Parts: sequence; C-alpha cells; structure tokens
Amino acid sequence: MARRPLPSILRGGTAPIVRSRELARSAADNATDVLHPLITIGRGLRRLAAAGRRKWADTPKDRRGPLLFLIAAVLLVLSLLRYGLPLAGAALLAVAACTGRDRKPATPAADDDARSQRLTSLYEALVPYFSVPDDPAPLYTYGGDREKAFASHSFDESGHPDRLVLRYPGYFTDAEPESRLRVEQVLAAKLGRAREYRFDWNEQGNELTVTAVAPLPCDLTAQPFATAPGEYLLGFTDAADTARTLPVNGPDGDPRDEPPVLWRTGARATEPHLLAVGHPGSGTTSLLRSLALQALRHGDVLVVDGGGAGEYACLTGREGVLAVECDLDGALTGLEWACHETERRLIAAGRARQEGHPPPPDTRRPLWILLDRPAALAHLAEAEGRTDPQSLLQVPLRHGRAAQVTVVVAEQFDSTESLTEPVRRHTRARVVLGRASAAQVALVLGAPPNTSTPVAAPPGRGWVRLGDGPVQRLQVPAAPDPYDEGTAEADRRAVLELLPPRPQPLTVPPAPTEPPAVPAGADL
Ligand SMILES: Nc1ncnc2c1ncn2[C@@H]1O[C@H](COP(=O)(O)OP(=O)(O)OP(=O)(O)O)[C@@H](O)[C@H]1O
Repeated sequence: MARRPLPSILRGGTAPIVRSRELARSAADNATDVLHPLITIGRGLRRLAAAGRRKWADTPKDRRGPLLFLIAAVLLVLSLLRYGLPLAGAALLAVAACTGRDRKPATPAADDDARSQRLTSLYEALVPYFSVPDDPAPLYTYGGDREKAFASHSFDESGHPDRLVLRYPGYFTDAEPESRLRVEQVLAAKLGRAREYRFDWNEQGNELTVTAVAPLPCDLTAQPFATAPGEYLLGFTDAADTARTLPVNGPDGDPRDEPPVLWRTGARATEPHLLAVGHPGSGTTSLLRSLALQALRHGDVLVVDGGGAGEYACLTGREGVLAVECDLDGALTGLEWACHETERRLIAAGRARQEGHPPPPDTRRPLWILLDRPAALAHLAEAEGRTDPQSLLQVPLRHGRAAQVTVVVAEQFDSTESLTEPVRRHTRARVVLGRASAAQVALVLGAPPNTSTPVAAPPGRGWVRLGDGPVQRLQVPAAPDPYDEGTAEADRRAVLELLPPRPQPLTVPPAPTEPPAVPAGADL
C-alpha cells in the first residue's frame, strides 16, 4: 500500500516549531519587561487596597463616620488646589510602585517549598485556637489561605522563621494569659525549640508578632559593677527591655556595654526583698553569691545555707560577713539576732527622728540576710519539734525596708510549698532560673515569660520580675564557688578579688624572756 504524504508543516522537521516557540517566548519576555512597571503598580495598588480594607475593618464603627469625613475633606481640598488631584494621583502611583516591588529575595525552589510547608503546618496548628464553628468567614481554617492570616514573615539563613506577624480574629481572648500561653506553646513547638521566640501581642490591632531573640551574654563574670548606691545587679537582659546599659569587662578584659537588670533595695525600694527559684544546678546559689559580693562593698551579710554543701565557705570570716550558718542551731541563732537587730534599728531610728536628729549611722548600714534552701531547715526543725527558721524572718521582711535590712531567699521548685506565707508575700522581686515550663515561671513570677522556654538553658539563665513590672529575660553573671575544684582559674580569681579581706588576728608580741643570769666574773 502506498504511504500517504505527511502534511507539509510536519514534513520540514521540528526546526520551524522550535523557532516559533522561541519567538513566542522572547515576545512574552519583552512584553513582561515592558509591562513590568504596570504589573508592579497594579500589585502595589492591590496591596494598598487590601491594607485599606483591613484598616477599615479594624476601625471601630463609631470612628468610621469621622474617618469618612476626613477623607472627603482631604479630597475636597485637593480638588480645590491647582494640580491637586493629578499630583495626588502621581503620589499614589509612586507609593503603589514602591509597595508593589517584589521584596522576596530569590531563593532556590526547594528552600521555598520547605519554608512554605513550615508556614502551612504552623497555620494549620493554629486553627483550633483561632477559630470557632460559628464563624462564617474564619481566618483560620484547614486548607485555608494562610497569606490572609500571616501579615508578614521572614526566614534566617538556616531556613527558620525569624519574624512572623500573624493576625487573629477579634473573638480570640487575647486578654487572658491562659489563652495566650496556649498559642505561644504551639508556636514555640512549631517554630523549633532550639531558639527562643518573643511574643508581642497587639490587642488593639489583633496582631501577634513573633520574633526570634538572640541569646543573652553568658560570658560575664562577677566584677565591680558600676551601679548607683542602693542598686544591685541581678544580671543582663534584652536591650529592648531596658533603656540603660552598664559598662562591663568581657572575658578578655575587653570593655563593652550590656543592658542590666538592676534591683533597688533599702528605704526607696518598692520591692525590698527577693525570692529566687530554680531546679538543682540552675544557678540560684551563684546568684546569692553574686549579690553577697556586691552587698559586701557597702554592708554586712548574714548567710544561712540550708543546703549545707559549704558553697559559701569562701565568705566565712571575711570583713562584713557576720556569720555563715549551715545547721539548724546556727540558723536559729543567726536569724534571731537579725530579728532583734531589725527591731533595734527601728527603735533607734524612731528615737532619733523624735529628737529631730538624723538616724544614727549604725542603723543605716545595709544588712543582708541570705537564706539558701530554707525548706531543708524547715524539714529538720519539724522533725526535731523546733521553730522553723523562716518564722524568724517575719520582722526583717515586714520592717526591713525602713531598717535597711534586705532578705534574699533561694529555693528549689520542688520545695516551694515549704515557703511560709510572709516569705511569699514580702518577696516581690522574683527570679526563676534554669529550665522551667511557662506555667512554672508564671507560678513564681505571677505572669508568664515573655519568650518561649528553651529546651536547654545555661546556668544562671532565666526570667525576672520586679513587683508588678514586666517579665524580663535574665542572665546572671557567673560567681562560682572559688573553692570548687571545677571552677575555671580566671573565674576563681575574679571572685577572690571581690572578696573582702579576712581581718588579721591580733598578734600579741611574745613576752621578753629574761636573759640568763651571767655569773659574776664570767667572760662573754
Ligand atoms: N551565671 C552563671 N554562669 C555560669 N555558670 C554558672 C552560673 N550560675 C551557676 N553556674 C554554675 O552552675 C553550677 C551550679 O550552680 P549553683 O550551685 O549556683 O546552682 P544551684 O541552683 O544552687 O544548684 P544546687 O542547689 O544544686 O547547688 C555551678 O558549677 C556554677 O558554677
């Protein structure tokens, strides 16, 4: 059978087809180049319109009338001005061109996929928290449009989100700490627990900004910090949380400035006593040692160490250290004395005031009572049917502010129920150290942490809250036990240099011995 000839277009091979495809592609490219500004402006106008719609939706109903009136007034003024409307149109196009620029840096497609996947799983994880069945147009729904919910997002070089602004519906109970905490926990789990994230809730705008925060400096050791009289350094925090900086020396002696958390004690203090809570090894003893080193510069210190591991032995016998008590008898004697001393100071200062004199100097020298692990002593006291040493803290806690007496208590999480009511009530400066859940932090500080809780925290790392103030991240400077064999030489020297000297014992010169009687007439 004769073969039928192919149609002429196919007979000439594939070359003409390829050529025409190339022509079409280059025409499309040229068109895109030519139309690019228009596309950008169009995208910008769309984004501006979307932003306007959002703003309008967020504006309370009673403010919409005045807003419309303002817009109409501006349009009227522009129309009355010469070239007013064309100039306003040109300005709008310029803003649209700027807004419509594609800000996303070019990234490999695989990375884009992974990031997109991450955002989608984050979006879907939030559905149960940010939606209710009756919502006719839920912002969060399975398979929904996450672009509407996530106002903006950015990733670091490793592909982890480092900033995310997400919108949430108006009915979400953002004023309730428990509701916030639930959302924060989901976000922390989905974003990755290796990094710490900060949560800033904008209750007016129904927006939550999640930002990855840099680690706090953990290379700083105890040193003579340049604080004002009556101020003591608890540690360092985020620059965003304080307006102050403190000059410090880094590990190589290099000077730098760090944002401090300063705690004021004494007559002008609003939170004159402190409670630090942590798990074993979290650094509460080091915090007390760091405070003792600062306190000894201007005052006297009484240490009661319920842990009894000798971690304050370096203080024993130093100038200004009244006693370091490690057993129940010593603790009771020391705290009883502190109680009487507080009363004596109050009476002496009151008498001086009545006579029109300034308070005597011996009532103004700061006295610090550092009580580490009181629960251990309370347990012993109960077993022996004796007084709980904490009960002797009642007077110093209640009247310490006026008498320049400061009480600092450190306890472990699993023994906080042994803390007495006066200790809980009067210690309004609070610190939590070590790995703790958000609920544990909230239990001690009275408010949840402002960041996610990391899986691994270096010792001395935690949160602080002074009274009703905001919760801040905290890194305590290292003040290790210089007598501990594991302490690095540089740290040991840093602590020893800050310790006051031990008073020299009075040395009585030996009584001159009678020279032996020289027999008369003997030759020397
Ligand atoms: N701020 C810090 N910087 C560096 N290392 C620290 C810091 N705080 C504590 N450490 C180190 O962590 C270890 C435990 O510290 P510390 O003894 O203060 O903890 P703790 O909470 O009192 O626990 P424990 O009651 O078990 O002694 C020590 O080796 C200490 O040197």
